[in-house]
Amino acid sequence: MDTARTACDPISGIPNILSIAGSDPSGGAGIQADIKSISATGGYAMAVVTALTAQNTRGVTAVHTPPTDFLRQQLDAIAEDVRIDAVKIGMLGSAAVARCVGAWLDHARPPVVVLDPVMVATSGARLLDDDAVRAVVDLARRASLVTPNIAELAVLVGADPAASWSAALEQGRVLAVRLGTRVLVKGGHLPGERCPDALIPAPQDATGGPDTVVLDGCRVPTENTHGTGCSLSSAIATRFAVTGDWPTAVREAKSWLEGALQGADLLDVGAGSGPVHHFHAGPDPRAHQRFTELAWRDIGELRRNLLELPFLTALMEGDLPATDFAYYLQQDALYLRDYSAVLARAAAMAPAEDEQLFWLSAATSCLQTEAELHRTWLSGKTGIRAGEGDAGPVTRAYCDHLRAVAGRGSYAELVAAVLPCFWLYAAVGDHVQERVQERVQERPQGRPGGHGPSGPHPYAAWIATYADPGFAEATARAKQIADGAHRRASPVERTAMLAAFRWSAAYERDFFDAPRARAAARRAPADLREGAVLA
Ligand SMILES: Nc1ncnc2c1ncn2[C@@H]1O[C@H](COP(=O)(O)OP(=O)(O)OP(=O)(O)O)[C@@H](O)[C@H]1O
Ligand SMILES: Cc1ncc(COP(=O)(O)O)c(N)n1
Repeated sequence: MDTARTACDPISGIPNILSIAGSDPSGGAGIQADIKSISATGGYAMAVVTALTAQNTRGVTAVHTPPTDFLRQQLDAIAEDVRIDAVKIGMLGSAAVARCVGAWLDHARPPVVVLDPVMVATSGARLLDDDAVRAVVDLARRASLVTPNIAELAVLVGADPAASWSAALEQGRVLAVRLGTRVLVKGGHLPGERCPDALIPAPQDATGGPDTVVLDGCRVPTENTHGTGCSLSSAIATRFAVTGDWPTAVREAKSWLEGALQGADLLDVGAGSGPVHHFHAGPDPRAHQRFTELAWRDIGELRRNLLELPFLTALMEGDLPATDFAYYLQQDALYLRDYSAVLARAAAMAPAEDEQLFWLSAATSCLQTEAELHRTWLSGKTGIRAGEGDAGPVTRAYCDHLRAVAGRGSYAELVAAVLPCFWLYAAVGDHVQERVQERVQERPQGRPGGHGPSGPHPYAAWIATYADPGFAEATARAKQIADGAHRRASPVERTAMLAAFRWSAAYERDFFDAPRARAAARRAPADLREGAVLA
């Protein structure tokens, strides 16, 4: 059997794994365990049933084996239609079934076959006829990896069960030579605090090839070990189809199984040896939540702090010092130029044309807004000319953060990083508009826009820009795109999205506070100012 690196779907990275095994209606072993294990470790699970058992966590009461020609029809139906990246074989039950599966393997030639030579259930019930052992040995010669437990290893080499780890390793070596394939020796049934497994190479590999790899593990103190062999072999098949490396596949599968054993006592299934918790690590519950809901809740306190900033209160009251306002606008203009470049990068990374167009148009309107800022606000009114002034520390840090995500992060992360500029700015706009309206109603003669005792509101025209319906629309679309990217993202990416969003939100808040921070720093004694040279 060819065991070179398999090529699972290069786009999704999700391999198609076929389990050929018996059914355990209690769900802990057999195809039910295989489907959970394959799904939990990143594969797409398919299953062909060799035998039906009447079984629970206490034992097996009956076995029904459908005709082998029907088994062959199931196998052919899959092979004729689906790319199979790896096969896992479990309970075969009879010599006829084993021969039928062997003939199909010769015909279909799947790239990887992991054989768990199931003979006896944990409960003690026989799951393989005596005369079937010969047929299973024949089948094992076609496998890429065979994963017997201590008792099965002994049957396959025709010896008594190994009583020690070194005896088990020796039997594993004998079996690898006899079958001409690699063998995983499993220490689960040996006494001791450790639970090692060992990957013994096929004899042809051993000459100048890899040595035996021992994969150590802790013994998890639980009685709920029903289906560990089924789950492990399915996970190995899946991880090999993804990684293309046997030691890596076994290491990853074993580490996942250890978690499943640690989580086993959380389940309440039956009175006997219960199943392991296949989904101890997920599925990621965030997959079912909207990113915008998660992220907005996450920055709840930050949002409250932002809306209470003295800058915004003074802007609404109309007593914001003109120098602070000018500094804010000047920093905004500098920021928008970088932000536009980052949005253009989002357009380049976008997976679909409509998103590409959205980011491109957002990038363009940033540049237009920047130009408008200079034309209408920065020239004349504030005395600051276009291109004048340096980026302050907050602008610099915010832009650095965005550029870093644009350079290193995924599309999903970048979308999360650019979102606060839309969303928090829109939230500030709504807040300012709302408060100003309230004040107009309270003091119709007052500000803004009116001519009260203290004259017209100096920032009325600026405040009016917050009511732009086009910006509200763009914000809604950016949120929708972020939710879509989050749905498609991996768990790791989802975490990165939240972190990127959180950082941008913090910079957004600091951006509105920067004029006050700068003015305070200017008022500080000369020897406390940044960059002061002290004698
Ligand atoms: N209590 C445990 N703690 C940690 N790992 C365990 C424990 N029991 C078994 N394992 C691991 O589970 C895997 C399956 O080993 P085991 O020897 O139990 O196979 P098996 O007998 O074929 O399984 P099954 O119980 O399904 O028949 C191995 O990686 C083994 O090291
Ligand atoms: C259908 C089926 N396949 C395999 C096993 C072995 O699993 P375990 O040894 O954990 O009982 C089983 N009990 N039932």
